[in-house]
Amino acid sequence: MNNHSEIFLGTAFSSRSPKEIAICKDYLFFINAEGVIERMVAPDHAEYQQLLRTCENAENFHRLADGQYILPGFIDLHVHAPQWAQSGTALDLPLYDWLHEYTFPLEAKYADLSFAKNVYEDLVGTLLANGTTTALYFATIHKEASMLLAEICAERGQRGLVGKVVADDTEQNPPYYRDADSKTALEDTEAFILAVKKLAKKVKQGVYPVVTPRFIPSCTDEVLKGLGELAAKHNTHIQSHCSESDWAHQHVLERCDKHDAFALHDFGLLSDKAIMAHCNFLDNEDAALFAETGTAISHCPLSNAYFANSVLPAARFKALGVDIGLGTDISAGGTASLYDNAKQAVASSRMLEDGVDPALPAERRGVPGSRITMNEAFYFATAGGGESLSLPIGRIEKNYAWDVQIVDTKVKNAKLPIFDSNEDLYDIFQKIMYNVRPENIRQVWVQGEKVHERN
Ligand SMILES: Nc1nc2[nH]cnc2c(=O)[nH]1
Repeated sequence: MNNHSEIFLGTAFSSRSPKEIAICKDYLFFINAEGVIERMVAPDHAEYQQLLRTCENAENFHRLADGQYILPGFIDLHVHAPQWAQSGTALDLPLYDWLHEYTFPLEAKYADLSFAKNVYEDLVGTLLANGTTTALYFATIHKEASMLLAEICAERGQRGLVGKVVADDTEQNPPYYRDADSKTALEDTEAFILAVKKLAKKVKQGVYPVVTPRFIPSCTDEVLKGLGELAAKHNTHIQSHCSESDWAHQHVLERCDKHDAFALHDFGLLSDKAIMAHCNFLDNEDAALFAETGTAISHCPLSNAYFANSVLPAARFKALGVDIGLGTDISAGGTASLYDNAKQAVASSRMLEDGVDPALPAERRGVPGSRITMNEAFYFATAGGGESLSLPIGRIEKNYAWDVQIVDTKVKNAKLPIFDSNEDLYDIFQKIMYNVRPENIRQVWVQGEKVHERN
C-alpha cells in the first residue's frame, strides 16, 4: 500500500474550468515518487475507509487540521528578479523614464554576483512564502548572474523558468547596460540555454532556460531573428514584453510598420511555449495570431495600472482562445503576491466594464462584457499559467504535479473572517482569495517536496 511518497487527507480547491471551482472535500491524495498526483479518492468511494485505515498511521500521511485547505501553488508568469531590490519604488514615473532612471542602473549591478545572490535568494524565498511554486523569470543581461538565479531556484525547490535578458540596441540601451553586440548576445544566450539544460538533469521539479529578448525596442532585428532561431533549435520557452504601453506600442508600430504580435511572429518568437507580458494593445487580429500559434499572455494587472495606460481586455482575449496566466511583474507591480494581482485583475476588469469617468453617461462609460470573476482570476493564477507554459501544473488533478499551498484560515493573528462552522466551502474559497496573507500559508510543496513551512 505504502509505496507512495506522500499521502494527504484534506479539502482542496482547484479550477474545473475558467469559470468553475472544483471542491474536493475530505479527499485522499496519493503522491508518487516523481511528485505527481497518482490517485485522488473521494469519501464516497467504496475503498475510501479501507485506504484510510491502511495509511493513516504511516509517517508520510498528512491529515490537514480543521480550518486548513489545499490550493494549487500559484504560477507567476512575469517576474523581473533583479527588480526585487526596488519593489515598491518609482511607480509614479512613465515606463520609459522608469526604465532609464531606475531600472537599468539597478539591473547593471548584477554584474556583481554577491549582490545578485543576496537579492535572488531573498526573492525566491519570498515568492515561495506567498504561495508561488513556479515562476517565469527575467534575470539580467549577465550570463553568470542569470545562471545563479537558475541554481537558486533549483536548490530552493521552486520550479524556475529563467531567461538571460537580451538588449543589444545601442540607441535604446545605455552603454553601461547592454549586450556587447548581437553576436555576443546570441552566443551568451546559447551558452546559457545549454548550461540550464545541464543543470535541469538533476532537478526534480524542473528548471528551464527561456529565450528572452527584453522587448522589441531594446533589440536589433539581427538579434531578434537569431533568438527565434535559438528557441526553435533548442525547443525552449520564449518571453518578452508585447504592446504594453502607448509609448512601447507606438514605438514598434513606427519601427516595424506593424504591431508587436506580427513583428514577433516574423522573428520566430511566437509559439506554444511563448509567453508575452502585458499585451494590452493587441487588436483582435493580434489576439487571433496568439491563439493560432499557442502564444500566451501574462496578465499583470497591478503593473498595468501603473505603466500600461490601459486595462487588459482579458475577457475578450480569453473568448478569442488565447491562453492567459497571471504575473506580478516585479517590480512594476509593486508586490510579490499573486493574491494581490488576482484581486486587481477582478477590480480592473470591473472598471473596464463600467468605465471610470463619472462625467460620462453610464451607457458610454465602459466596455460591456469585460468583467471577470475571482474564479477566472484564480484560473489565470493556476491552471491558466500551467497551460500557458505547456506544463502539467496548476491543477489538483491526477497526473499533475503536487505543487500546492496549504492555507490555514484559523492561524492566530491572521484568522480569516469565518464564524460559522458550517460555512459554505465556496464562500470559504472566496474568503481565502480575498483575505489570505503570507502568515496563512503554512506549507508550500513543489513536485511532492515540502519547500516552505511557517510554524
Ligand atoms: N513593465 C516592464 N516593462 C518593460 N518593458 C521593457 N522592460 C520592461 C520592464 O522591465 N518592465
